[in-house]
Amino acid sequence: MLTVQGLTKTFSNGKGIRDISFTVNKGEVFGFLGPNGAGKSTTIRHLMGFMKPDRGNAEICGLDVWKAQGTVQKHVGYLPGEIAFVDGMTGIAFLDFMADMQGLKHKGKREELIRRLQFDARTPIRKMSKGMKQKVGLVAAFMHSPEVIILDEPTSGLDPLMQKEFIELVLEEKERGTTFLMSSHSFPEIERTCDRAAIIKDGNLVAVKNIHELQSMQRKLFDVVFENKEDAHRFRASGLPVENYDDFRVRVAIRGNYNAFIEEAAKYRIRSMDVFTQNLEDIFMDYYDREDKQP
Ligand SMILES: Nc1ncnc2c1ncn2[C@@H]1O[C@H](COP(=O)(O)OP(=O)(O)OP(=O)(O)O)[C@@H](O)[C@H]1O
Repeated sequence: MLTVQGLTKTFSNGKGIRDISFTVNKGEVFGFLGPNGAGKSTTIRHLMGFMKPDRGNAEICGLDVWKAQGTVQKHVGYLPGEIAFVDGMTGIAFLDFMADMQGLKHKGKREELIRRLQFDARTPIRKMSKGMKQKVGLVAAFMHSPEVIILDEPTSGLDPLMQKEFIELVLEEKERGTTFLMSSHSFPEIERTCDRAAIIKDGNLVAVKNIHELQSMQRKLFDVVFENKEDAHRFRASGLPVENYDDFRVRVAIRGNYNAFIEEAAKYRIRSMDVFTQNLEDIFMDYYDREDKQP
């Protein structure tokens, strides 16, 4: 459904993307992950046919995205990282303008999306918050039920309730066979929606992983507070991977094997326990560090 082959672009400042290749199958939700400046938006802009690559190519629905820009864009819903709105328009006027470009006749789905995302589309865009603008952009990307939806950081600016609504929208569209490519920093969002994800760093694609592999790379940090110092000391000496500790408290980092941790912890009187999930950035850094250390 979507193929990127050897995509390369070097900007005049030497930055850019190098030899990016991946494929997204029909009905698949594909995540695009990486720290700021990694090259996610640059790859996405090429996919939309907005930039001509120095080398390589990309195809959507079998069409070259650069040569057949106009046709390809009819199949695609797109949310840019930063939306450029025409001054003085209301949300509705912008969506009408987009609907004309998309050849959209029936506005039922648009109204439904506005209702679900809970915003007043009659507001002038210049008066909208970042989150509201993001919602307008999301409606524009989804309302014509395109075969492929490409989203650059779709939930930035959305509150947790709206992030949840967004996840539901994606899962419903996926059910209908829609193909997605989206960049994100949010692990829960990727975890809930994506089948596979590409990890990009310094313009290079370092890995394509299915979501289960990505989950197994994630560590949970358990902060355990013991009733007495002796127990904390014994727990520390048990061989579990200890991150740090003080007299009563021990923090261990567990990846995958929770049983050994639970069995050991069950031997002592525990006063309290907190769990922290490693964020996506830390997983990348872990992963990159390990890659960099390989000969
Ligand atoms: N038009 C341009 N001219 C020069 N450099 C550019 C241009 N567009 C992007 N870059 C540079 O290319 C690199 C990749 O940028 P890109 O916007 O693709 O990153 P990103 O992964 O989307 O980051 P973010 O998460 O911050 O959006 C960055 O170093 C950026 O400064």
